[in-house]
Amino acid sequence: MTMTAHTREKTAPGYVSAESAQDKAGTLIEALPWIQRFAGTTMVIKYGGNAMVNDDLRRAFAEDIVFLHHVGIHPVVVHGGGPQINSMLGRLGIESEFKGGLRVTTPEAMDVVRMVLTGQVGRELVGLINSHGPYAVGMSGEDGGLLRAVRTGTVVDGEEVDLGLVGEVVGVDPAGITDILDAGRIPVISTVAPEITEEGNGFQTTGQVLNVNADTAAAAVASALGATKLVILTDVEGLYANWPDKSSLISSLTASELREMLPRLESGMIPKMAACLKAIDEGVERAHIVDGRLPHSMLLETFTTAGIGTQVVPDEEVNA
Ligand SMILES: Nc1ncnc2c1ncn2[C@@H]1O[C@H](COP(=O)(O)OP(=O)(O)O)[C@@H](O)[C@H]1O
Ligand SMILES: CC(=O)N[C@@H](CCC(=O)OP(=O)(O)O)C(=O)O
Repeated sequence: MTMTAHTREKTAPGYVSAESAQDKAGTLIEALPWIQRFAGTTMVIKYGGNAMVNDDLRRAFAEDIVFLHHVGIHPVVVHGGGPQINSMLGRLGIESEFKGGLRVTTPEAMDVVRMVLTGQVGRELVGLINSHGPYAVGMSGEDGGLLRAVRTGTVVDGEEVDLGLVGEVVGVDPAGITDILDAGRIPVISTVAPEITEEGNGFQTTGQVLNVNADTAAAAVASALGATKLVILTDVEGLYANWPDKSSLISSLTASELREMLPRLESGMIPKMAACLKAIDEGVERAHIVDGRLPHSMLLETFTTAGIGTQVVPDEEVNA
């Protein structure tokens, strides 16, 4: 980050009036209780492919992550890359389709998924964060046995659908992540996962890697780390009760309300909201859907009293 020396000349670029300086102080002070609340805790931030398509937004996201780190929060970034995978599959002339919000993944497509997520999208995010200092360390679900997955299909209109090399995370070994956090760095995780077969109390890897939806993987990582928050950035303002009616944005709902809504959701919102529910069910305090098209949306969500987007809260909190 470039810093310019302080200047007090009224004509100097960046000069702010006393009122404007007061506004800035107000903004900083509003953040204080939230900094106190979250310092020392882990937050898992899932950065979605559709919110990553613009350079300025990507840079703003990287700044937010470094900001969180410097106020004492331990951010863990889990990223997607659906549009980037689509684009590479298109360039290579490989067809692909989605069913129930998940990509039907052939062995040929799996090679591209792995290459794009770990070799391209992850690298770019690491580079953007590290333009501020040597913070980010990239890892994939394959590294250090981080993720374990089994093959999964999905149900569309009551019918079982085979998705090919698609996995559901059944185990997370967070040791690799905590090593990176303990070293004072920021893990950036791509969600390719080794396939396992479970035997008794143990498991064996099959040598195959599986394509895992990044929202679902982020939820599994958040619960394994005992994170305080799971924040999912996407390309809408939040969850709409009657999509696409823009007046139906939900600002807060309980896990039970979400569970009841889940069967009626469509496309990309299915894995996202299922991920939020899983995280809350497994002890994460808050799960959020936030508009990644809004610059610095992470900071707005974390450090303002009203927050933004949609939050999912445990039932007990509302009934208490
Ligand atoms: N109820 C809903 N509320 C908000 N968005 C919805 C809803 N139902 C479907 N969607 C769609 O889900 C999309 C987000 O999912 P997806 O495209 O997979 O995002 P990402 O790439 O960020 O993971 C939105 O852009 C919207 O088109
Ligand atoms: C199984 C499955 O659908 N995997 C996703 C993985 C990437 C992802 O989840 O990216 P977004 O977060 O940008 O949607 C895919 O192949 O697109």
